[in-house]
Amino acid sequence: MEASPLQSHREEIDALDEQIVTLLARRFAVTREVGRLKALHQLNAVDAERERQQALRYEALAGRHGLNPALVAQLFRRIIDEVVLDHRAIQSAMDARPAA
Ligand SMILES: C=C(O[C@@H]1C=C(C(=O)O)C=C[C@H]1O)C(=O)O
Repeated sequence: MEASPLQSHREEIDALDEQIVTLLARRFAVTREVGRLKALHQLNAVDAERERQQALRYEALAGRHGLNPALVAQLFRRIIDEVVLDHRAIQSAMDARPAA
């Protein structure tokens, strides 16, 4: 049977999706480390100033790569919200541990 004309593109899309997920997992591994440090030093889970700087950077990156800035902003908003939840969970887990 003749291969679909879409086949090779779809294989490339699948490979790119895997890279995106791999990078996302690496990002969460780093932010989890930040979460542990924040809990240790009793810092707030949210850093609004850092997020403001990142939002400007995401907009510039979207423009540079010809992407819709609203889409890029939304994707990162969702990711950062999840990171903040993760940081709060790490903080609660540390607070619940009996003092050594
Ligand atoms: C990872 C951090 O914690 C939060 C999550 C951020 C992120 O996922 O990039 C950015 C700012 C913080 O609100 C941080 O402060 O660097």
